[in-house]
Amino acid sequence: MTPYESARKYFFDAAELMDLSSNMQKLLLLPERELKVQVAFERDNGEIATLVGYRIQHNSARGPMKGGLRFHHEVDENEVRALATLMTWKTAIVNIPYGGAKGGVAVNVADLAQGELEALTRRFVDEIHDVIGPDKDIPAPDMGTNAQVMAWIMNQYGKYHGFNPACVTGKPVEMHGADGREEATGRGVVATTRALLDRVGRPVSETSFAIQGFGNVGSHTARFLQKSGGKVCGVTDAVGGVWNPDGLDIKKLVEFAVENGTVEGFSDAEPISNDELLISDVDVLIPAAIGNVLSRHNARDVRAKFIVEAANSPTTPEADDIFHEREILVVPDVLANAGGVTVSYFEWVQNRQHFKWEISRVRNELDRIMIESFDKVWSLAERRHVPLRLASYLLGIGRVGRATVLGGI
Ligand SMILES: NC(=O)C1=CN([C@@H]2O[C@H](COP(=O)(O)OP(=O)(O)OC[C@H]3O[C@@H](n4cnc5c(N)ncnc54)[C@H](O)[C@@H]3O)[C@@H](O)[C@H]2O)C=CC1
Ligand SMILES: O=C(O)CCC(=O)C(=O)O
Repeated sequence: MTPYESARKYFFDAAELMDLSSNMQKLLLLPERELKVQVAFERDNGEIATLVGYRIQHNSARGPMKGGLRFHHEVDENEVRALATLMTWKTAIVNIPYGGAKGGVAVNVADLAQGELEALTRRFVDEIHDVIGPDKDIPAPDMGTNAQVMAWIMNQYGKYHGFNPACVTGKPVEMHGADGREEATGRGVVATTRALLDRVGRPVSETSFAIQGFGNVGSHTARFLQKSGGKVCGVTDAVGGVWNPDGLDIKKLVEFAVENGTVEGFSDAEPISNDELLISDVDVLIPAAIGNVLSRHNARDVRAKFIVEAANSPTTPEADDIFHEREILVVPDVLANAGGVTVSYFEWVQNRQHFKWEISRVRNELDRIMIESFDKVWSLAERRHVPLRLASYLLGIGRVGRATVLGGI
């Protein structure tokens, strides 16, 4: 199944339960706009690189569209469309006043020098600046992009439309960014993980974790888990992985990864592959890297009792069914990783009000929204006797549907 087929499948499961008319289903599912652009820039060796970029705006019924920008070699139209759709449900589930969008460029960032990355980013903004903006569509970081890339976006957008930091979020704190945005997705993952463990009566201090991906989301998730008393036994990234059944020292692992560009080779640990990590003997598995890593090929071998989806679309629908049958609880991406977009919202609010929040306010509001959203989804799942993913979709699609009916077309 392609990423968009999976996204459609999850949507249709909920739409059927909601008795949504076929006209409404079509209205809610079809993206409002899909932009595919050429991104050409000069490389340091004088050659011209010609890449393909996308910005897909799925739905604006609840507000300006919002979603990250992914620089990764596997980016294509299908994947960006799927991720844009997820953003619409995600912003609705945490009830922030946005719709959903996503963007991407098919590129291997590791192949680019810093100046080339800047040239590519600016050229991409040249191609999409007319369709983005603080009241239209607000990009943010995703895989392969970071605060520096967001700073270039803000600067390049300003050349066309004047200074307006609210046109993009996830910026450096010295450049109108919000304190706490960088850690936000990981912090939100841990808030939902704790809420889940509370519900099932399991102390975090007696729980073991494995995390796939040690970039922005994976590393902050690991850090907050360890701070909460959890034992992070395994971590992998695109290069390799490390395993210690007694728990890895996350502070040292972060330092090692920053220095070496990977967790592989960290001392005080055994090597572990990505395939092994996904079926390792832990209580909670947290995929925090790419999509479709949990599929019918490995779902029956997964030993964790809980899966918290920090990554977008890590689980195929076939694997999701297997987890349901095996009574493995899955906290879905649209809920678990919504902390990033939530603090992006706080950044946008601060930019618009020209008023900076203290980090404590950002963290408190984030934790409150994540826990309230989790509780709402949990109660709905209990009431309707459905898994957490379906309950999340019922909540998100319901809110987008009501806004569509109230606002009209
Ligand atoms: N950055 C954010 O605020 C948000 C990110 N997400 C999702 O979280 C996931 C990770 O995003 P970031 O941490 O921002 O990206 P990142 O670029 O900072 O880090 C990605 C990590 O995944 C690893 N990775 C890449 N390919 C891999 C592979 N084939 N196997 C194993 N590991 C691999 C990389 O080595 C790196 O450690 C993505 O699915 C993204 O869509 C979701 C919500 C917000
Ligand atoms: O912070 C944002 O606006 C979007 C983050 C994102 O792309 C995601 O939640 O998948």
